[in-house]
Amino acid sequence: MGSRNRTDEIDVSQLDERLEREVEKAGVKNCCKILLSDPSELRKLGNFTEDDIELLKRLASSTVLHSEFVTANETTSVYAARWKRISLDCPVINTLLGGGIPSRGITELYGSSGAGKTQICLQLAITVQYPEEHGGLASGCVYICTEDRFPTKRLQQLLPLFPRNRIFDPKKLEKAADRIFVDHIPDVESLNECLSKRLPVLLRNHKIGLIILDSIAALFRSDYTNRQMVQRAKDLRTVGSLLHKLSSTNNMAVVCVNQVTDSLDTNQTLPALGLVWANMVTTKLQVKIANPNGRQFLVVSSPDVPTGSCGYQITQGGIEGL
Ligand SMILES: Nc1ncnc2c1ncn2[C@@H]1O[C@H](COP(=O)(O)OP(=O)(O)OP(=O)(O)O)[C@@H](O)[C@H]1O
Repeated sequence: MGSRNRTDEIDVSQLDERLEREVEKAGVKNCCKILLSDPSELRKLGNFTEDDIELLKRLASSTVLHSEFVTANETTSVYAARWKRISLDCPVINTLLGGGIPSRGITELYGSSGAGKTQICLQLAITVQYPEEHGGLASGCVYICTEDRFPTKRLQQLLPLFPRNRIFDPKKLEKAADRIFVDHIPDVESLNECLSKRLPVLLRNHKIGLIILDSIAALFRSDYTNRQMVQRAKDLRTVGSLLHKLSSTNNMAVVCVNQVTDSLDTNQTLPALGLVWANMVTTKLQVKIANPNGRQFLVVSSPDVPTGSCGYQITQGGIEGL
């Protein structure tokens, strides 16, 4: 590969005078911004026609790619700024996760009862509020409970203990509980309504970096009979698509807690809800009680982090990798 002469901005002199003026006025010269924005977003910024947008995208892509080879790492670096991670304020688990929970797609957290799924979610509901330089998104969290009531007492117990090691002024987390928006959802229909109607309104008024659904299995395991499996598959796909859309349009993380099911054929412990749901998940994490004294946190699959595991314990102060 020869030397690179890449620029982050399009060369506006290649556009006609009118479009050049519009681009200058709208301030959209950054290639990443042009490529990652959808046409409706660009139209909001300036007086662009469909042809203008097509032209701008072509110019941006040829500026970024030139005619040279581009490595996979370089391509993903375009997205790196957009796909962030939420730290768990635990160096061991953060290392395993490549920095934390990705703000991209659906992260499934599955494990048996008592393994610590809710404890991890509570911790994330706090750490997402950390400033970006300390691994958070400086944003609030939406916590959707489907089974048990929201564990307010446990949250109040954890809050004064964060940030760990006082890595920044704890005063910044003084109102953390107010930035956790809790909803209790009894059935699939209410979940759809929450995701498609209520949440978008909330997102317009509050900066939200994380949606937690605790748990997806509770709704889909109980609401359907064996004869309604086709409908269940359709409903799962609808919920999965809504969550993906929320994640990508708002650049936020989605964590879905799932229960487990034991496969008699393979003697394996698998996440509940079968293949339809499994195909909608981006990152799979498992927590398990390995023996009476030991718990294990596993990255089962991820698009950008190797599989791996570590031990962890649950203390008064939350989850800690070992
Ligand atoms: N204050 C605390 N100090 C130490 N450990 C605690 C504390 N609170 C909870 N735990 C541990 O967390 C475990 C429960 O974790 P959690 O509620 O997250 O499980 P879960 O995986 O969500 O289970 P379920 O699927 O039944 O909801 C308890 O078994 C207990 O060991």
